[in-house]
Amino acid sequence: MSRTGLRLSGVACVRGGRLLFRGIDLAMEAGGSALVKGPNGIGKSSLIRICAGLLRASVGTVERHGKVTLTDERLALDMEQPLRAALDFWARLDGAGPQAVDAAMAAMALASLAQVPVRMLSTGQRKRAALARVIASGAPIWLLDEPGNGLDDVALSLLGDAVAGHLAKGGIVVAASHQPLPLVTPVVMAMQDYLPTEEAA
Ligand SMILES: Nc1ncnc2c1ncn2[C@@H]1O[C@H](COP(=O)(O)OP(=O)(O)OP(=O)(O)O)[C@@H](O)[C@H]1O
Repeated sequence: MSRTGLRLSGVACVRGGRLLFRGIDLAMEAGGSALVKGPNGIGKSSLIRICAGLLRASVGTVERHGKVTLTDERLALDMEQPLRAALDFWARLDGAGPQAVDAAMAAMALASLAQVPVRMLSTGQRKRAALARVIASGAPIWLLDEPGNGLDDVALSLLGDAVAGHLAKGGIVVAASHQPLPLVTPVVMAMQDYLPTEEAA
């Protein structure tokens, strides 16, 4: 992960003809984490998608060094497959081996659910499964959109441990959340600070 990096310079985002935010600078290197905060609809998910390369910045530049993995409200796991098989599918695409899936399932306390079809998992179990997919991917840059949604306190603590472990190995984490998350000393970006001038408080 020696060259891992994520750098946003002067990023602005227009959606539906409306300027959501502007002037975002973010320079993350190995071991760096950022928490993007703000109320519903302010543009957190849009920023995460810009970081992922799924949405173009209207102004500014985005540089990524290292593979990116993203989790958001979409589960991205085959509902008909048992959990283990669904995670193995993604791990193969990501070039990760079965040991990475073992470790990710253990990290999210999912081992006992390995043979349960994804469609039968509870809301929190699905969220843990989505996070296990991220962990198993081996990608150095984790983009987590509302990773705490649906998680109980124990699962939130597992998320915090997984993020801390990833950062300790030289990964990068950018998480967007409307709720506090147990992330290790993140850079905190309040989206209210990047509103267009006429909307700023
Ligand atoms: N495809 C789209 N076309 C036009 N406008 C969009 C599109 N997607 C999102 N928006 C608008 O962009 C704004 C920001 O949406 P975004 O999902 O980034 O906010 P958010 O801060 O993540 O919200 P939440 O906390 O509710 O998830 C919203 O006003 C939303 O309606």
